[in-house]
Amino acid sequence: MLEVAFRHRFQGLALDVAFQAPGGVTALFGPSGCGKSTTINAIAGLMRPEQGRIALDGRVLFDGGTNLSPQARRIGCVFQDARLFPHMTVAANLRYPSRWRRGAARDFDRIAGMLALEPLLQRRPGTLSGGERQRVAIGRALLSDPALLVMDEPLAALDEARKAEIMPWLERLRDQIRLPILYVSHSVPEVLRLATTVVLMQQGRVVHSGALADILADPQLAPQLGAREAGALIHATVEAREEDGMIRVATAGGPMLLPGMDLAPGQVLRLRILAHEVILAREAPPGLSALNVLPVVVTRIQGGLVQLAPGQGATHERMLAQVTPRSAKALELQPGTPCHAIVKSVSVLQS
Ligand SMILES: Nc1ncnc2c1ncn2[C@@H]1O[C@H](COP(=O)(O)OP(=O)(O)OP(=O)(O)O)[C@@H](O)[C@H]1O
Repeated sequence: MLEVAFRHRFQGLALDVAFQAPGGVTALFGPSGCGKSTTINAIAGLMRPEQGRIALDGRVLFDGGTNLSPQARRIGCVFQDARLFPHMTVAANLRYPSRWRRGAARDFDRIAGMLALEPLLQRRPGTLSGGERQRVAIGRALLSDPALLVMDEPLAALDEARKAEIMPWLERLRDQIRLPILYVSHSVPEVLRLATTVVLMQQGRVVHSGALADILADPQLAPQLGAREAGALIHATVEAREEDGMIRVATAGGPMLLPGMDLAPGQVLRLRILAHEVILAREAPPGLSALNVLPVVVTRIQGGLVQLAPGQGATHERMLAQVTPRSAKALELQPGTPCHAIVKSVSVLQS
């Protein structure tokens, strides 16, 4: 667990940042200039805040009396530009952190293997593609034997093809290494794909932090991730393949059908259902081409977004539907109203 609380004043911006990051990937998200990089730098020991306390797994990194050096903090950093040493081979870059962390060298083969770096070991950074350079930077950060990995816009300098190439490696870090990751990004698709926790920042302050799924299904907070992104992230378990090839999954709202994919029974999925892909009806609609109609109960209504609990409401999962004020009035929607959510499309994220 990373605990962060600090204040710092720059000309033009007073930062007052406080949040906690549990395990998994915590995304720091907010508009340009809100203080994300400054926060990362304070955590990594690259700048000294005027006051505060920063602790990692109960170990104080910074407070009134302590200010550990960046090396002593056990934080691996990956920045937008890979910041590799150009005169050293990839292998020498990767071995660099073992100069100050003796335990690091023994993981060399495992991490080089995991990031598929073996074919690059004798090359110099100048001869690598942007994506390869970032993979080396990730490997080097991991070989410093970190207790936390901090990534500041690690994909921002890459084109779409290179981003797509790196993304599965980041998912692997999250799922296999189980190292907590603090991830700064402007990109909503990256946050949706990687984050488990989101810290929303604005003008030097944390306006909210919590589970990604809760933020996406919160009518007040979801628009901060972008109006088109509001919607649910609900869990589903694969049950069976139907005769026509469709996949039947179980959700808190009952069974749903997904287009045929290579999925095994028992596999847990995250389903993304965007608010503008959901239509509400008070009665179960007959003769409809949509495959997925779920019973739901209205839990909140705010700013054209209706929050819904799937099923009879006895679940903590939430969905959102985009509804015009006129429709909300015509349907007489209010908290507790049972209705039916007609889901026009669903996308499947990895579990
Ligand atoms: N060393 C510094 N001296 C003075 N002002 C600074 C310094 N570092 C950052 N700032 C100011 O603090 C504010 C926050 O900067 P920061 O780089 O942390 O924002 P950010 O959220 O990471 O932005 P971006 O997404 O554009 O990278 C900015 O207004 C910046 O000008």
